[in-house]
Amino acid sequence: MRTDQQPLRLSLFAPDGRMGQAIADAAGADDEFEIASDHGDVLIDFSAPAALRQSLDRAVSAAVPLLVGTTGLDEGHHELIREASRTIPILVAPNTSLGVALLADLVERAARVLPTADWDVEIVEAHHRHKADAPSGTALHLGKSVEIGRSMDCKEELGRSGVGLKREPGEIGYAAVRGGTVAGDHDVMFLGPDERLVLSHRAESRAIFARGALAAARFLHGKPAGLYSMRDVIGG
Ligand SMILES: NC(=O)C1=CN([C@@H]2O[C@H](COP(=O)(O)OP(=O)(O)OC[C@H]3O[C@@H](n4cnc5c(N)ncnc54)[C@H](OP(=O)(O)O)[C@@H]3O)[C@@H](O)[C@H]2O)C=CC1
Ligand SMILES: O=C(O)C1=N[C@H](C(=O)O)C[C@H](O)C1
Repeated sequence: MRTDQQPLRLSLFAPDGRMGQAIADAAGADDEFEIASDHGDVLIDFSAPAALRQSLDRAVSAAVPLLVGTTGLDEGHHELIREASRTIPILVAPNTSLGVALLADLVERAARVLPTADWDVEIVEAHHRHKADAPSGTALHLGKSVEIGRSMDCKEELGRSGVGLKREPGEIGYAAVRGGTVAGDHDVMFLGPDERLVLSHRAESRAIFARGALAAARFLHGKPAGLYSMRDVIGG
């Protein structure tokens, strides 16, 4: 229970979605949180890119913090988020699990240490059959961690097919597998001369994203306007 004894009231933008339901279940099992039927203290959006403008408008007009877990966002969406973050606190997380937040740090460090000329990076992800976007938001986020570690922009190779595909140093290859009920697998492969380093995360259920979303909401409550990430939640 929080020190002021008041549960944090969460408003779910898409309560009927898979993640909306997982977050409601996690909040129901934790007396620090309750689901609000009105505006709540924090708005949580796990929905679809087409809905982002609506969730931003709702959060800005109610002057409440917003957690954006939706993936498949483009540069236009990120510009809208940056604009709204001048007014309210917004945390954008393509993956709210604590394990992936740490994985991004580890990937950044590996990319900093392993020379780009010798070590190729491939990111492989697997998800359930209902997933709408590919590569996953997490895979793209981990690719950004590689770029930060290497201090350079890297060409994206989004699925190879055909001939004449010899690899260029510095590019990042992405491969997406879809099927069944896979909650979310991510492998970041550093492929070097005579050795391989593979940094992996396995989501065993959506509950990990839901618990991470609660941690992110708790973090956001009371923060000044600005743009935040899961790195701020885990600290370090
Ligand atoms: N950050 C993270 O850790 C995670 C992120 N995700 C991401 O969260 C998002 C949702 O995933 P998931 O819950 O599995 O998807 P679902 O398809 O189960 O749920 C999406 C929900 O959003 C609603 N929605 C879709 N479009 C709109 C719209 N234009 N306006 C209002 N509501 C809308 C849907 O309502 P309706 O059915 O009526 O259209 C539905 O309730 C995806 O982008 C996914 O990649 C998923 C898991 C973890
Ligand atoms: O749609 C999903 O399910 C997931 N989406 C996120 C993503 O695109 O990375 C996070 C998680 O892997 C599950």
